[in-house]
Amino acid sequence: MKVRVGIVGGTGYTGVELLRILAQHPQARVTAITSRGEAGTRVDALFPNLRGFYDLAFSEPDPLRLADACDVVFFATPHGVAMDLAPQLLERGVKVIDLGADFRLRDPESFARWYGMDHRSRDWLAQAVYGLPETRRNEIREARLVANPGCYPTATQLGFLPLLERGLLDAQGLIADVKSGVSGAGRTARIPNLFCEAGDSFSAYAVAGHRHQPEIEQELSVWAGQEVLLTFVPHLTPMIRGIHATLYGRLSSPMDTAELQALFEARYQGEPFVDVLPAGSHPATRSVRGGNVCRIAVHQPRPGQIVVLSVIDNLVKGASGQAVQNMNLLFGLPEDAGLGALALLP
Ligand SMILES: NC(=O)C1=CN([C@@H]2O[C@H](COP(=O)(O)OP(=O)(O)OC[C@H]3O[C@@H](n4cnc5c(N)ncnc54)[C@H](OP(=O)(O)O)[C@@H]3O)[C@@H](O)[C@H]2O)C=CC1
Ligand SMILES: CC(=O)N[C@@H](CCC(=O)OP(=O)(O)O)C(=O)O
Repeated sequence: MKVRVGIVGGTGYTGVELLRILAQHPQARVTAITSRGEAGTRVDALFPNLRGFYDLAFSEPDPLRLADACDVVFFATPHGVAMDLAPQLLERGVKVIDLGADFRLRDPESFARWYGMDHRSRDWLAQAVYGLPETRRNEIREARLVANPGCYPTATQLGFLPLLERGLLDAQGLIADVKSGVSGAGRTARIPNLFCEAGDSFSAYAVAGHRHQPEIEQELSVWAGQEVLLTFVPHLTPMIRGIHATLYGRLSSPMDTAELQALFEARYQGEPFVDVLPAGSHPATRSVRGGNVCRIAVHQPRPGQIVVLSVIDNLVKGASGQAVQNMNLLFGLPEDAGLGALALLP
């Protein structure tokens, strides 16, 4: 029996990426996909790359219909949508994976501050599991509701974790200088994301505070066992996919570079989707484009000064690939089922 999958928000970039990945999944089948704007349109009429793989049309997001047709529902929607619709599915025994941010921040007051809306599903928020398999695999297996991490948080956490978990970094002085491709902003039309605005240009944004900062600090603080303070600066780069995180920290006690490399390799040994590169490497976003993988390199340019480079595809390990990884854990499937696609080069 295949897992029956529903997708709310099927016309966005993470929605169509879920469709691409799930089309090759041996143990899952998409049975419902929603869009308010495209209800009635065939999926392959909107996304020709899916021709021959789906005999399905978009429908209005109706929780009762989804509950009948699905074992799990992905929310590939802006924040504020899942918190209203997911409870109706969860109460009917359907598992939910939210690719948006509704269930990531543990503290509803913090959510209200960063997202500008009250949290309307506090009971379910208390039961949600943060879906980074590299830290919470066993909890995810037992979950009903998974809060899939943000794209910047995935690249940043995976880069800092090996050092923070061992108490080896000054946790109050971390810096994440992170660049994203334009698909990170979604498919909805906005002037700053037009080709002539974002192309051939490069800029930082949200320096005064980005909503991924509290998410990263929340999770890293758990694993560091102390409060983590992060300077987080996102940038928009003129590429379609990819996140490149340059992460800076100071060692709290000396460590030689070979030890550092060994620490990263040991931390991620056996992790199917984290690749620690040889010492001295400079991973490029094109090495992960289309693949569910985070490639990491750790450097120590001067004694005590740490630079970690971490790259992911924002739509895959940063969103839909990680969401399918979480689905596999929820249903006891092989964690890598459907996630074997290699990165696309050139
Ligand atoms: N893009 C990325 O790289 C990443 C995105 N995310 C998060 O994933 C989520 C989806 O992102 P993305 O795919 O980029 O977004 P898009 O803007 O590309 O797509 C949003 C989708 O949600 C649907 N939608 C919008 N409002 C509602 C609503 N009120 N009720 C039901 N459906 C709605 C839209 O269809 P319609 O309006 O027709 O219903 C559309 O299909 C967001 O929360 C985003 O922050 C997370 C990690 C990475
Ligand atoms: C380039 C770009 O605009 N990126 C988005 C991040 C998208 C994302 O992952 O946001 P969620 O937390 O809502 O999932 C941004 O900075 O808002």
